[in-house]
Amino acid sequence: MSASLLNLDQVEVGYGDKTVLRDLSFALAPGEIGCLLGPSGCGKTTALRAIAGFETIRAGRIRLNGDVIAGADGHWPPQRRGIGMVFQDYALFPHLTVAGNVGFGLGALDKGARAAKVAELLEVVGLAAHANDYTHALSGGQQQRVALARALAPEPRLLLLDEPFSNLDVELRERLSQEVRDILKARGMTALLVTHDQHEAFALADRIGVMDGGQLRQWDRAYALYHEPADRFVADFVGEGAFLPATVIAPGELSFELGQGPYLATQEGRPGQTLQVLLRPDDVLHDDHSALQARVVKKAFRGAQFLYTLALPSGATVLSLVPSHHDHAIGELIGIRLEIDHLIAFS
Ligand SMILES: Nc1ncnc2c1ncn2[C@@H]1O[C@H](COP(=O)(O)OP(=O)(O)OP(=O)(O)O)[C@@H](O)[C@H]1O
Repeated sequence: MSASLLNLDQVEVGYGDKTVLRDLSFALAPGEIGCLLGPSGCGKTTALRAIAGFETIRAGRIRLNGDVIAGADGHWPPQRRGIGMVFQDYALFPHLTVAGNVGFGLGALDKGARAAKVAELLEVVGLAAHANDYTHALSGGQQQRVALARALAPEPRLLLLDEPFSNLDVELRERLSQEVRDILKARGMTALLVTHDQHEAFALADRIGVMDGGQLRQWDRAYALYHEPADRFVADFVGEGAFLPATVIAPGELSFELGQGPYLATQEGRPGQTLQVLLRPDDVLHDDHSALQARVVKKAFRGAQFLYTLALPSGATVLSLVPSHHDHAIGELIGIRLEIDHLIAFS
């Protein structure tokens, strides 16, 4: 495994007598895109500010490219860290053109090199035709791309993005997060995003850290967060799903209303103990030929799919994503079967 470009080791940050981040540890390899995901107030922005150098840390260590930039031995000021930032409100300069904004941090280059760099980046973000426009004349998505180009221009070692899409509508958000990912990947840029929006996190990041109350609950790939959440908070925060009561019938094996099988234990379960097994909507398939039946109690149209809420004979409900040409009425009984790699259960 390659050495990490960014490494946080048991970082603690606070304001006054309040500790806002505790024991924060994670690492990003060169070229990797990470994301801190969590509800409002969990400390995501504080983590970014500590990495950028706007907050001092109370304990732990932050390393960038092997250098200790924050720790017991000192604190590098922001300008020495070589970190680029994209802010939620873009923070563009209204009195400068698009080209002026992108070239703003390139004072060390001569005029020709600066113009070439600006032109290159405007090409990358698809705004070459707008070089001489003022930024207030641009759409939100275009302003966002100017902010990205401006942050990338000085060739930072690391790029931090603080809720960069939150001012955009949902559709644009999804398209732009994919575009931004492509741009960062093409440049081999290491980046850390913070957001409360899991779709953004999934679209952009290679690795995601779910935060709660100033602590990292899990640092993992999106698939693992969704299908192998480390605890109940992560299971609830990421994606949709239902929990069904289950009984441990042998070590590592449990039985519940829809079947039985081995489970990934997040908590040791003694035989006889009751746990809650997690079922995602894509674990529960609609199958006309299945003997197992459930009643449609709710349905939500999602274009290509329906999200059905289905009542089992016990009265417990599960969610099921079904291609939308299977249009069943509320109250109807439909066949279901489970398709699941492994069960996961919590106490
Ligand atoms: N300058 C400050 N002084 C005192 N407390 C602060 C300061 N900045 C943030 N906090 C507190 O620290 C906690 C974490 O805030 P932070 O902004 O890092 O959270 P966040 O996850 O980014 O939330 P949001 O998504 O709402 O911005 C909050 O309780 C907040 O009130």
